[in-house]
Amino acid sequence: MENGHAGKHRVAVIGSGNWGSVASRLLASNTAKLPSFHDEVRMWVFEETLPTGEKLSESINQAHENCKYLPGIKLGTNVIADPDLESAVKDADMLVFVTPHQFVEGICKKLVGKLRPGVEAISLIKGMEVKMEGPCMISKLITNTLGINCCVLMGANIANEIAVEKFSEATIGYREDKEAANRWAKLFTTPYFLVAIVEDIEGVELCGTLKNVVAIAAGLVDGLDMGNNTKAAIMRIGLREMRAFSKLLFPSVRDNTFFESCGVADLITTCLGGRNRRVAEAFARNGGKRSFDELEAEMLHGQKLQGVSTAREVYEVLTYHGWQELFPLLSTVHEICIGQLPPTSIVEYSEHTPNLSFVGGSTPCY
Ligand SMILES: NC(=O)c1ccc[n+]([C@@H]2O[C@H](COP(=O)([O-])OP(=O)(O)OC[C@H]3O[C@@H](n4cnc5c(N)ncnc54)[C@H](O)[C@@H]3O)[C@@H](O)[C@H]2O)c1
Ligand SMILES: O=P(O)(O)OC[C@H](O)CO
Repeated sequence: MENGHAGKHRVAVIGSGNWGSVASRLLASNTAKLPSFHDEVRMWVFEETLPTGEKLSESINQAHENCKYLPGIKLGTNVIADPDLESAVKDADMLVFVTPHQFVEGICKKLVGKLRPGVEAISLIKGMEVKMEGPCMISKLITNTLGINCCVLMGANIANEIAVEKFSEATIGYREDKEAANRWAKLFTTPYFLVAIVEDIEGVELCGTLKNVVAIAAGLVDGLDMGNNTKAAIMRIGLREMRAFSKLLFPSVRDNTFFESCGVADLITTCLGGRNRRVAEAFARNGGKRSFDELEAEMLHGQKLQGVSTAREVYEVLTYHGWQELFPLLSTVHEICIGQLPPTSIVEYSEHTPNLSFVGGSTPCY
C-alpha cells in the first residue's frame, strides 16, 4: 500500500458518536506510539450546536472530550475534530467508517472523487441497506460507491467499557486481502483490545448486524420480566436464525465465525448491556404504547438504535423470499416494533419454531 507520507499512514475516522469517539481515542493512542502511522487522527464530526451555544467540534478540540456522546473521557490531544467531511479525509489513506448505518450512503456519495488514490477503509458500522437488487452490506456499499477495499471490525464492544480500557476482543472480517486486514489489526490492537482476523467478511458483518435485532427481543423479554431462562432461549434461537439467515444470503459464511467475538460474544454482551436491549425493555414496560423513536430520543440523547431499522430491513428480505415462517424471531421483532403485534408475542411464536438445521447441513429443503 502506497501512502505518500514518507512511509507513515494517516488515519481519519468518519463518525464521532459513542463508538466513533471511543474508536478515535483507541486509534490515537496507537498512532502516537506506532512509527508507521502519523500521530494525528482526524475525526469527522456531524456538526451540532450544544446547549451552551458552542459547536460540538470546537468543544471537542478545546476540551479533548466529546461532551455529548462520550462525556468524562479524554480522547487524546492528537484526535482532531473536523466538521468538514472533505477536509477530514483529504490526507488520509486509512479511513474508519463508524456512523449509524442509515447515514453512511449519503456520506459516501459526498466522498466520491474526494479521496486519495489507494485509500483503504474499514467499517465498524453494524447494519445493512436493502436495495431493489437485494440486501447490501455496508462494507459493500462503501466499496461500490467509492471503489475502495473495505474490511469490517465487529465484536463484543460496548463502547463505554472500551473507553475505560476494560478488556475486550474484536473480529476483523476481510475478503482476500490479508495484508490489509493485518494492517488494520495492528492499528486497532492494544493490550485491552485484542483483534483476530477472519476471511469471512459477510459472516462477520452479518453477525454484527443481526445481533441488534436479537437484542431487541432480549430487551422485550426483560421488559416482560420473563427471567433468565427465557432470555437465554431468545439468544439461542436468535443465534440460530442469525446463522441460517447469513448462510442463505451468503453460502460462503463460515460456522466458525459465529464462535468469534463478532458472533456469540457480541450477541451476549448486547443482550445484557446494549442500548437496543435497554430501549426495547422500556418499550415492553410501556406495553408498546410509546414508539421506539420516542423512547430513543428520550433515553439516548442523540445516540441511535440500529436494531429497529435492521429488523425492518431483514423483514423486507424475508418477505421478498417468502422466508418469514423460517425466521419467526427475526420476523416477530419487526412486527412488534411496528405495533402489528404486542410485545408479549415475542415468546408466543417459539412453539412453532422451525428446524433450521438444514442450512449448511446435509438436508437442504429449498
Ligand atoms: N456505541 C457502541 O457501543 C457501539 C459499539 C460497536 C458498534 N457500534 C456501531 O457503531 C455505529 C455508530 O454508532 P455510535 O455509537 O458511534 O453512534 P451514536 O449512536 O452514539 O451517535 C449517533 C451519531 O450519529 C450522528 N448523526 C446524527 N445525525 C446524522 C446525520 N444526519 N448524518 C450523519 N451523522 C449523523 C451524531 O452526530 C452521532 O455522532 C453503529 O452502527 C453502531 O451499531 C456501536
Ligand atoms: O448498544 P448497542 O445495542 O447499540 O450495542 C453496542 C455494541 O454493538 C455492542 O457490541
